[in-house]
Amino acid sequence: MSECGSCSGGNCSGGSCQENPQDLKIKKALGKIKHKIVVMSGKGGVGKSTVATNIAVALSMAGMKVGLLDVDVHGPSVPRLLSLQDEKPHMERDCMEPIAWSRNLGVMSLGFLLPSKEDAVIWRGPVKIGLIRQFISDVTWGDLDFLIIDCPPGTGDEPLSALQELGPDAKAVIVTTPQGVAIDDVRRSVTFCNQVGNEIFGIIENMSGFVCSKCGSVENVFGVGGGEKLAQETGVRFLGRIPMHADVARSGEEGFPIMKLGDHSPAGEALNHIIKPLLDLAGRLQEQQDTSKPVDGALSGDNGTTRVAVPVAAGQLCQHFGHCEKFALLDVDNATRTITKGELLTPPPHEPGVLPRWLAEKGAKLIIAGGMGARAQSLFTESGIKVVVGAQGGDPETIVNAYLAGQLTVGQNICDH
Ligand SMILES: Nc1ncnc2c1ncn2[C@@H]1O[C@H](COP(=O)(O)OP(=O)(O)OP(=O)(O)O)[C@@H](O)[C@H]1O
Repeated sequence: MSECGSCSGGNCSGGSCQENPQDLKIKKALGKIKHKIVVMSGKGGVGKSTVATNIAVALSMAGMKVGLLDVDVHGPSVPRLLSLQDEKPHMERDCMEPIAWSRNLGVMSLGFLLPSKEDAVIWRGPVKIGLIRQFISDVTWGDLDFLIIDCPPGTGDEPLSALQELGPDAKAVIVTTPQGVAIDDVRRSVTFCNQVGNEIFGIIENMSGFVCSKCGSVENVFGVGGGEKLAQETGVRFLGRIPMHADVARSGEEGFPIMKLGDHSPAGEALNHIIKPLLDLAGRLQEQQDTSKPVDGALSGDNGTTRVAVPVAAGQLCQHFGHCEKFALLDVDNATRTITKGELLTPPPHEPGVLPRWLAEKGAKLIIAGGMGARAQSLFTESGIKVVVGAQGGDPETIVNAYLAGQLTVGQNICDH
């Protein structure tokens, strides 16, 4: 029996408690990760890996630093979903680097470590738990906003040990399909999380209505609304539904993320909606929409100058940035905080993603807008352009001067798509 009453699983000698070195490494690694999200499902094949992977990509595209950990030991599918199946992580003596899918997204999966795709893993619980611990302690995740963990289906060793290792602040996202058999299994996942003591961040209903890729009509193959009903019944947030669509299946087969299908594709729109509460959790959107105090007036341009963009219609701030006639581009001297130059440019026709790219090419580092959707904000952030939304009106110079004086107060972001 342990000599030290406060020690659980550590090594005790002479009454002094020495924590297991791996526990210490895990604690240190987790200390650098702000939000841990375990994606699970009661049932297999409901699209959990698809959802986990695409949430991770969407968050990373929104400017978040994200790690994606695939702990589905028996069927690691994340490498394939992101076309990373031929990658091998760089290893040092006792650490391993995640595979970089992008600057903001690092990925780790047992799939990277198996000698061949045909290799089957026949491991019992303790070995699987050891692997999950190692994936936390030995992978050099660094500072992350989110670690997204894709678990195998059910309520077995992997989700249990993932939640236990990540600690009580790890949150679960449960994926289901709408039909009754899946819902019954998901109910078990809800009970499981409640028993383990981890918060359920939300439920996602996947394959919710089949969207015909030719005519766009929707057929409710598995019914619709089962996930939302369960969320209501169990008092859990309903994060949204992703339709069943041939493009989603194709994205999985061909190894590209759903966001590549575009903001206005049914699945892209669904995903944007789903990540909003996660972005809120990270404080990003809240910070941008805090109406209680003036925005900070920070300047981020290099070489002593920051180029600020303001959408304009009839010489005044245009509330709907996607429909503005012109963009005012004002150069600000970082040291004197004064406007040194200004020009009015006509933007290219509004298509998803075009304006952030165009403004980045024009050298903008900050956009001050009235209303702007979450996805557009994400694209600006990803292009290295800081976003301030909720500006109230006035001509561009007055708005920028108010910002520079730390006196720009913002109201509601009226655009919510
Ligand atoms: N909304 C969707 N529309 C069309 N196909 C989808 C959708 N979501 C997932 N799929 C497809 O369903 C299949 C199963 O998805 P996925 O591997 O993500 O499920 P899973 O729940 O992680 O499976 P497992 O139980 O094996 O871990 C894949 O072929 C995927 O491309």
